Amino acid sequence: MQTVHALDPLRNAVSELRTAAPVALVPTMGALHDGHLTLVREAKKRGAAVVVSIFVNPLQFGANEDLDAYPRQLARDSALLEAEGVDILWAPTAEAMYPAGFASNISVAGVSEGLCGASRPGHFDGVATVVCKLFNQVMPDIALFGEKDWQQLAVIRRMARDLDLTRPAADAILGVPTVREADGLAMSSRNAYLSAEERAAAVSLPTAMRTAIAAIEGGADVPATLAALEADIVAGGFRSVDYAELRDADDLKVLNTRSHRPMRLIVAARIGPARLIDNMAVNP
Ligand SMILES: Nc1ncnc2c1ncn2[C@@H]1O[C@H](COP(=O)(O)OP(=O)(O)OP(=O)(O)O)[C@@H](O)[C@H]1O
Ligand SMILES: CC(C)(CO)[C@@H](O)C(=O)[O-]
Ligand code: BAL
Repeated sequence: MQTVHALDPLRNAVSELRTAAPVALVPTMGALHDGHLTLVREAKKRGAAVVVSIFVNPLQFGANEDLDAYPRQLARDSALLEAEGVDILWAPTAEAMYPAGFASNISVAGVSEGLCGASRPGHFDGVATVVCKLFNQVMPDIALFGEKDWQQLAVIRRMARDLDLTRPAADAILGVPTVREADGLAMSSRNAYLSAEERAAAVSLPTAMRTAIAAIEGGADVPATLAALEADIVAGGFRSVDYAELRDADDLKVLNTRSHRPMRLIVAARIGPARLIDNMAVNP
């Protein structure tokens, strides 16, 4: 595995890779867990050479968020990626990503609004801007993202279509199902913020979501079920719920009644110092 920290060596290394295989990009912010490694394995299953980026992107953090606290473990991450057979680790410095005078911004209307777009103003502009740069830097044939960040995946797909960022194949941006701990909690780098007690309580989030999904699929009133879900999450030990919404799975339109199209239950809630997100399919 080659580790590169500046753009010219990255481009040279990727050009060499491209002669042998299609190139897959897996963007991350590091502090890697099995969710991230599953993205790498899915890329390798498709016969691609794999570029993993690790960059804790300041543009996507709000002023009062956890940019400084976010775990940085490059040596450990690098060993994990090497063991997976990753070809290039792209770990740009902040100066390489945002040179002095950087003044551009990518904003994706519609899908960025509401949900995390409402509770983290500016977040998806930061994500879209850095992911657009990563696509231009690596020019991958495919890119892989986790379904755990469902709204992020929708934002990136919209941006890639609008700005012609990937080859036209519909599957150039692959969404990979959420990898969970044995008790059902979605893996996240932010789970490391939790005390043992908070970690034990955090399982109430996916458990309460499954109860709400069974109710909605069984025909229960949607707003009443979402209100009960919020109450269950707080009763389970969470401090507060940023949102708990039923959305169309593809265009993310708000749903107040069951739809005949695939739906998604999408939630963000706070426990101890962590803000956790999760989402699950709701069948028509
Ligand atoms: N549990 C998971 N299963 C599948 N993919 C995941 C999982 N967790 C993260 N990913 C994906 O890995 C990529 C990088 O995510 P990121 O580095 O933000 O990790 P994270 O664990 O989600 O961290 P956090 O949510 O705490 O920021 C994203 O595409 C994200 O959706
Ligand atoms: C896609 C991403 C790497 C952009 O910084 C980040 O939002 C993440 O880790 O999901
Ligand atoms: N997993 C999305 C990155 C973030 O929370 O900032």
